[in-house]
Amino acid sequence: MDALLWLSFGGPEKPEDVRPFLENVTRGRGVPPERLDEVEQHYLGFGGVSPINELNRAAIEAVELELTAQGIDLPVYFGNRNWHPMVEDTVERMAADGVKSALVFPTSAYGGYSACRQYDEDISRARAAVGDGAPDLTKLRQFFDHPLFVSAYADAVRTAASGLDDYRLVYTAHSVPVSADAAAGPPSSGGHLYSQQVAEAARLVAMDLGVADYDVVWQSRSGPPRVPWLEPDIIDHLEALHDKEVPAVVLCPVGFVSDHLEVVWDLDTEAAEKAAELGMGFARAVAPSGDQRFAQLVVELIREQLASAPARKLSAFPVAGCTLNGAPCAVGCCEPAQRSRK
Ligand SMILES: CC1=C(CCC(=O)O)c2cc3nc(cc4[nH]c(cc5[nH]c(cc1n2)c(C)c5CCC(=O)O)c(CCC(=O)O)c4C)C(CCC(=O)O)=C3C
Ligand SMILES: [Fe+2]
Repeated sequence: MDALLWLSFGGPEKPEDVRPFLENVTRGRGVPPERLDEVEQHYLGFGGVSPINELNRAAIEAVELELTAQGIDLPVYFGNRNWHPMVEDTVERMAADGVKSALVFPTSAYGGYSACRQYDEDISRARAAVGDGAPDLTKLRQFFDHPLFVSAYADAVRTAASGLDDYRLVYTAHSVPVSADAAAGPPSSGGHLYSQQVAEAARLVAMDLGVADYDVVWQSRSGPPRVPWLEPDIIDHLEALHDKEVPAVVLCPVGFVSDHLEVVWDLDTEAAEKAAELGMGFARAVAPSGDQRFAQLVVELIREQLASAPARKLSAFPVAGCTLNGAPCAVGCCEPAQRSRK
């Protein structure tokens, strides 16, 4: 292996980037323009800057230090699906630098179309764009059940909850169309891999915390209103908890690895405002991308792959997501949702 490619979602870094970024994200996906207008305002409310690129750069720096500390000589490249540095340009640069084969770390812990297979598509597209001489790219496995991911989130919940004595623990992950979740996983498995893995990560973090009761809900719903997405939404859920006289919530965005814009908007802004309006206490666990354990996790996944070592994991879910050159895990695995044409 000659390198590591850090493959992420990407986000705008100035106001003029926002609209073209959103067009990239939603091209061909049937997201209504009204939804885009709304999301554009979320980004512009933060000066048109998503925190995601900066968070990725910081996490990459930590991984570079960890690689050096562990005596592994692997340059790290950074490329995104939706914004600069675009993965096509990065893979081009890797080829020009003489990289013949590289590992790929996708900044998503889960299976499913948006969380796994779409990163495979990014890898295929980037290799095709480069053509002859494109490096072989091996994607690292899903890590939602890795002990370092779980313990980083558990400590983040402890820290967030430290000022509250009676609270409900509520996990969130990005909603997806119900049809996409139904198609998540190998066709023989019965689907729902994404929502099942989110539920499992939530259970593992709760076990670490010694918390018996908690909820798993969804955030950042997109798409046309008539298409069903995973529910309940976090905002509706806060109302339901308020009706049950829950005094405070601690939100844990277990579906994500970093505090990017969907976290700072949907949770720290919208959900926090809703909680204030309901008179509920509110805290949010920090996502793990800045935790030293996250850098260690990435290097562990690299070592595991290089040594063909057994996966260190806390769940009984089969290891998945590790494929070559953008191949899906299995034929028909994690197919995208059917898009409405109009
Ligand atoms: C499962 C999942 C993850 C977790 C896995 C992973 O982390 O990869 C994730 C992450 C993210 N999603 C993000 C942003 C957006 N997602 C959108 C739209 C969508 N997401 C979807 C799913 C997911 N998304 C889906 C099914 C759509 C509908 C369009 C389609 O069918 O593909 C839209 C369009 C506008 C809208 O919200 O309607 C935006 C702007 C950002 C970056 C935030 C920043 O800039 O900091 C991140 C990390
Ligand atoms: Fe998204």
